[in-house]
Amino acid sequence: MNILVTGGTGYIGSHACVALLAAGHTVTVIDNLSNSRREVLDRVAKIAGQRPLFFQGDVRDHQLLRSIFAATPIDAVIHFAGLKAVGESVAQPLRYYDCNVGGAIALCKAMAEAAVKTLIFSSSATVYGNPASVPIREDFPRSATNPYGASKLMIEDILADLAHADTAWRIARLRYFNPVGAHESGLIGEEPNGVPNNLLPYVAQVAAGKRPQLSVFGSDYPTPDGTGVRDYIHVMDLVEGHLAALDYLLDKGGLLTVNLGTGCGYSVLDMVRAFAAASGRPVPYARVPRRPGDVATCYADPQLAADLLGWQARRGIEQMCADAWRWQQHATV
Ligand SMILES: NC(=O)c1ccc[n+]([C@@H]2O[C@H](COP(=O)([O-])OP(=O)(O)OC[C@H]3O[C@@H](n4cnc5c(N)ncnc54)[C@H](O)[C@@H]3O)[C@@H](O)[C@H]2O)c1
Ligand SMILES: O=c1ccn([C@@H]2O[C@H](COP(=O)(O)OP(=O)(O)O[C@H]3O[C@H](CO)[C@H](O)[C@H](O)[C@H]3O)[C@@H](O)[C@H]2O)c(=O)[nH]1
Repeated sequence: MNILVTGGTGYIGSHACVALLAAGHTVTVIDNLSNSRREVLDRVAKIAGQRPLFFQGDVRDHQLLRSIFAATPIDAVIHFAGLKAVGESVAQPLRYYDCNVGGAIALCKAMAEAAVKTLIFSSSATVYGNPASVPIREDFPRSATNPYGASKLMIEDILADLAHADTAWRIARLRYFNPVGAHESGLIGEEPNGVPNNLLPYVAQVAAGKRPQLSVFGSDYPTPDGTGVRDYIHVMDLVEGHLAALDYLLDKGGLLTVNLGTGCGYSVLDMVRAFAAASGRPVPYARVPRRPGDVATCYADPQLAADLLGWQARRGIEQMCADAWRWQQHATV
């Protein structure tokens, strides 16, 4: 199949390109390079032995989308493109709604026009807000505490309306927990701009000596060691979940909503220890107050994905940290 990957030079998108190419698909990428670099395509090509067709541009550019659908027979779209920094979304709500919600609407309109109606969308565990209990199932109530989360909720609703209005649409809403790690080659990985917001990239930079120490946000949560607990999932497991979702959509159609997580929760200090072991480097840290907006514990019930897709995460935190460390060493080049 020929798959259009929006945001395909980004962190998760680049790994998806590798997995799609390895599975024998043809890949077309659109990315405006607002949070990634063109060289990622060279690295994807080096790993996969094939280069995706690349269009630099914005998913809100209707003319560009129309020309891509006209130039290439696209069978399905995986929509990763979007903005994802929670704090920035609070400061710049219009930019977030425009890019995320506006981008999804523009993409769906162009897809409808081209009669391409198979779509996989990157949603997030953030749609569960502060969950009443864990593990989190797909039927738990949804809420948003910031514009980024609200944009994901809105897009989920738009896609559900679309699927109900026209049963020719085949749509997957995949709710990611905490994607970490990198391709085992160390050639592609997460490249945060400036100070990393997320735990693992920060820890990796501390281990590499680029930052003096990690700030552990909160030690008084009701968790085994007092620090926040999350469901870290290896990015290659995550993208393999997309391939399974694509197979499901082609077979069953309809609207699919599933968690992509491991079902295991690890604390900040668990991850610090695992990273120190994987890298052989110390990861000094200081305990500081809680980060506003953080929840104590968030991990998935991944059973539905196992039942419907026959998919489950296979890689543990040792491999997540080892692969993130390999990438961190390459990333300095
Ligand atoms: N990484 C996470 O922790 C996480 C968790 C849950 C959900 N998600 C979602 O997964 C998707 C991919 O995340 P990621 O971590 O790979 O982020 P990323 O920033 O690395 O990748 C997103 C890519 O989209 C591109 N882009 C942004 N806006 C665009 C636009 N309007 N038109 C074209 N290209 C555009 C960026 O240049 C970037 O290459 C996002 O939708 C994100 O919200 C990520
Ligand atoms: O420097 C840091 C960074 C993070 N943390 C802690 O590490 C844990 C994980 O934090 P991340 O920022 O890596 O991830 P979050 O779970 O807060 O958020 C991520 O996952 C969410 C879904 O669960 C959303 O998708 C969100 O956009 C995405 O950033 C939290 O307990 C946080 O307090 C620290 O202690 N120090």
